[in-house]
Amino acid sequence: MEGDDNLAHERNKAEFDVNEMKIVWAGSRQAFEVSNRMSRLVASDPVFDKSNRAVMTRKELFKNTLRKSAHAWKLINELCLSDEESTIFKYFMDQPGFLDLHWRMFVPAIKGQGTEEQKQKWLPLANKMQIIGCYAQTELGHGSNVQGLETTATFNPQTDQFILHSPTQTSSKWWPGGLGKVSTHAVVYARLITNGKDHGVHGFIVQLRNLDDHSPLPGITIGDIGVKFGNGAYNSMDNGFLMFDKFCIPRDQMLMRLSKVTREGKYVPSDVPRQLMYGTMVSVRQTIVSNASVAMARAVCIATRYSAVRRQFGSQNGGVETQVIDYKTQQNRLFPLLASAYAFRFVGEWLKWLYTDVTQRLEASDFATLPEAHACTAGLKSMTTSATSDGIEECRKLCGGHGYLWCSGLPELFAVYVPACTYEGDNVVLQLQVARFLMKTVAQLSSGNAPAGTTAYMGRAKHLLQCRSSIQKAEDWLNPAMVLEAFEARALRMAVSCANNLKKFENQEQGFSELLADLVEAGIAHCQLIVVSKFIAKLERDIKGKGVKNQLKNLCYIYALHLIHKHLGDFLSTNTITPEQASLANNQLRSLYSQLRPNAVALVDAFDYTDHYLGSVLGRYDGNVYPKLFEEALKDPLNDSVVPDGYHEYIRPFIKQDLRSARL
Ligand SMILES: CCCCCCCC/C=C\CCCC(=O)SCCNC(=O)CCNC(=O)[C@H](O)C(C)(C)COP(=O)(O)OP(=O)(O)OC[C@H]1O[C@@H](n2cnc3c(N)ncnc32)[C@H](O)[C@@H]1OP(=O)(O)O
Ligand SMILES: Cc1cc2nc3c(=O)[nH]c(=O)nc-3n(C[C@H](O)[C@H](O)[C@H](O)COP(=O)(O)OP(=O)(O)OC[C@H]3O[C@@H](n4cnc5c(N)ncnc54)[C@H](O)[C@@H]3O)c2cc1C
Repeated sequence: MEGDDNLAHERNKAEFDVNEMKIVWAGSRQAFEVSNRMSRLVASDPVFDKSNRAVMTRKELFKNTLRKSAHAWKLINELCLSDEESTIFKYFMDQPGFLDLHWRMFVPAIKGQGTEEQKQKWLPLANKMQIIGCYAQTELGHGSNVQGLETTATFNPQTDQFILHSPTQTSSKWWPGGLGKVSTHAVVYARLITNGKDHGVHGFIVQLRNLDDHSPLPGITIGDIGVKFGNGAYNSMDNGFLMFDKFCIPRDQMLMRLSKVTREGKYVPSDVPRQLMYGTMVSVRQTIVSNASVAMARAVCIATRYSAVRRQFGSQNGGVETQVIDYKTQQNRLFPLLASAYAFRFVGEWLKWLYTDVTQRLEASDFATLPEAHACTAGLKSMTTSATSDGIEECRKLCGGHGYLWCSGLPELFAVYVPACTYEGDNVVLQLQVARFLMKTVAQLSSGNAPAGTTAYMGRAKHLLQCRSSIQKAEDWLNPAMVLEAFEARALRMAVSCANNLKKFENQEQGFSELLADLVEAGIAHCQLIVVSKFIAKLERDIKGKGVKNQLKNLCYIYALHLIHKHLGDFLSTNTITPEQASLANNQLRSLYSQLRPNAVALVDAFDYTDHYLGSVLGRYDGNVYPKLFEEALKDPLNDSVVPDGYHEYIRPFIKQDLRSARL
């Protein structure tokens, strides 16, 4: 069977309405229409071609990214795209570049931390891209520890200015995207000093480059930090370094929505939580969770289609071989990733709601849900990006040798994606924030304050600490209440175990340091519970389309049961389930794989990705893999000539020597 016949056959087997599933995946019919239109707009424009990124030099890649960004901006204006449309349009461009940081961090930082006057002055310029900005927080010596930043901003009452200075090499800003070569401005985080007193880290709007000739302003040293992991990949981004040598900015360029410095140099501290200064990070962490589902879906789409096209073994007398997707081992590795893509999509939708809700509350000076919003965005960012990075690499292996080819799309996807485990907060550091939140919640359980939101289950501690799972047969693992109870009991017991161990230390901070590894595990268990519970909640909604809900149910339970299988140690050691119940979960998982199998290709078609966005010969919609692999190989610059450059200098001398010795 040819590749295209394989996939056509697979599509015919689907037991659900793919078009309705596309709408569920997109979130609404309107969101689907926008996404579908934007992805095709990008795919049909030759400027957004991605085919030769691997063989470009860094300079070519960078210039090509500038060209794409300028073209995108022109189209966005000419076509009058809305904010939603242009965000999705840029996403499908699939080209990391300065636009990401300008729109996702620089503009939001001013919106969130600027006063009304500051917003009126800077946002029109930024919105028209008359200035281009980045987010300059991380330093050579300090990234995770924001309170440890060293750059200083000292107020000079004589001139009504702040003097920005990098006192040490480790205080150089290092990593900000868009800083190295493009940005004219930055939101810079520095220690505020007035009257000799250090008030901690605050944000400042700083012009970096001359708007006429783009040269750095006097007192500023700036450049790119060098080549990063992988061919192409994130190397289109100019992550930069920046040093200040007593560089002066006017007082009104300190972002003063929260705390202020008066003309006289008096510091007026914020009357709201100082953590609001971290708001831009919270907003980006929230979007990173939805992006995780997109990256996971992209890798899974490639691996699923290819697994249906690829055949190995199983033929007798020269007959047709087995599609590798039919091997239970392939299903056991692939289907949980497919389920994860859907699970992250739905938890991403919920997190967007939570973020919108907390933003509205903050505007009304209600700060009660801020710790929960921080814990959820930090924890889910950490958990979903770690799972997605691992998932992309697993998809590469699922595609065998061809997965290692650049044209499979998977190596570059991995190289672009994997820094998500580090940027916007290292995943371990962020998970420890969740653990702190959980320890506080456990400590307050005896006070009579009922925990709310995602920790509401802890309010049922008495039951959850004692209950025994009532699972008796494999089908019970499809009972939402029983599955939820297992995840709640495991998460609570892990958190309580950490809290009990902490009590054994006189010094709580020292105890926390000793127990870091267990605390991270407790944080992950809590986050996995959130994802499972939001997937189950999704199933309770009105879901249209023939067979759609049934597929989502299968995916939901595959997601939950594969986690039980993967983290069996947690579930057994906390006595949440017995080994027999674990074995029943495994039986149910195998049965779910069989039910999912005929729908697998249609479930990845529901992502509605264009071949342009996938960027993969193995994941092509038509399944025409082998001829296209040849085409790609023949395009390689090494195949421009039959005899390679260097033959006469470095190959022929060996062969001539062999001939001489053969004659002797
Ligand atoms: C095509 C793909 C598109 C992808 C989209 C992305 C595009 C851009 C891509 C890349 C951009 C990358 C940009 C960056 O990386 S910017 C730099 C990011 N840096 C970080 O994330 C640093 C991480 N560190 C921190 O956030 C903090 O230092 C900390 C680890 C959270 C600790 O904070 P702090 O030192 O203040 O300390 P405490 O631990 O003492 O906490 C004090 C209390 O504050 C609470 N807290 C902390 N943070 C927050 C927050 N954000 N909101 C609310 N509350 C917060 C904390 O829980 C403590 O509370 P408590 O009640 O316990 O006192
Ligand atoms: C591609 C990319 C783009 C970026 N873009 C930007 C940007 O636009 N703007 C910007 O300001 N920054 C940016 N960054 C920087 C990024 O935010 C930091 O790298 C990130 O916050 C991690 O900090 P770090 O590098 O200091 O890691 P470190 O904190 O040095 O981490 C090193 C190791 O130490 C461990 N560790 C650290 N602290 C603890 C702890 N308390 N407990 C246990 N373990 C710990 C970590 O888990 C990790 O294993 C970018 C980074 C990358 C890779």
